[in-house]
Amino acid sequence: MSPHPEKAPIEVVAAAIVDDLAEPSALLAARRTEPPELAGGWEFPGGKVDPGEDLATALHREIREELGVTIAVADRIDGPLDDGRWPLGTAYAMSVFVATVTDGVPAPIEDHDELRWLRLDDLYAVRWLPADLPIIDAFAARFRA
Ligand SMILES: Nc1nc2c([nH]c(=O)n2[C@H]2C[C@H](O)[C@@H](COP(=O)(O)OP(=O)(O)OP(=O)(O)O)O2)c(=O)[nH]1
Repeated sequence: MSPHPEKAPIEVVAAAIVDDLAEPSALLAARRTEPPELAGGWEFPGGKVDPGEDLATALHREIREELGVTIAVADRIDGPLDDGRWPLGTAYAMSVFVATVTDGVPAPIEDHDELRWLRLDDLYAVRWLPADLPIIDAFAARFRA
């Protein structure tokens, strides 16, 4: 065994919520309130996967807690790590799924102080967390064509 085995990253799951799965015209961005070094940055709503929890369960739970809505989850936006995850620095790895709201109206209930629907031709209008920019690039390449 290596004397310095790499620590497994903390698993995060998030939703790229679009207005319409078949013909998306807007993406929901959320502005973080914490911690201070990330506050004010925009992100995909979501959060850490609890021990023993599967990704889908974690995603539905986080979106219900944070935005107060139910979602239908579609496919993943593939990143460069195992299982299509995206690196968030070295400590976290995030799975991002395209989703849409099936019940309720999203509100910034927990962890965010503002939500914004970004039109697909205006995806860079907010200051995304730095690790999210390549994900937005992949999202844009897929949906703006
Ligand atoms: N949810 C989310 N987290 C992101 C994104 N981009 C990014 O760098 N992160 C970082 C911020 C955090 O350090 C980490 C995710 O943790 P989190 O704070 O959202 O998780 P959580 O809701 O379970 O938080 P907590 O209960 O532990 O406070 O990933 C993103 O688009 N969405």
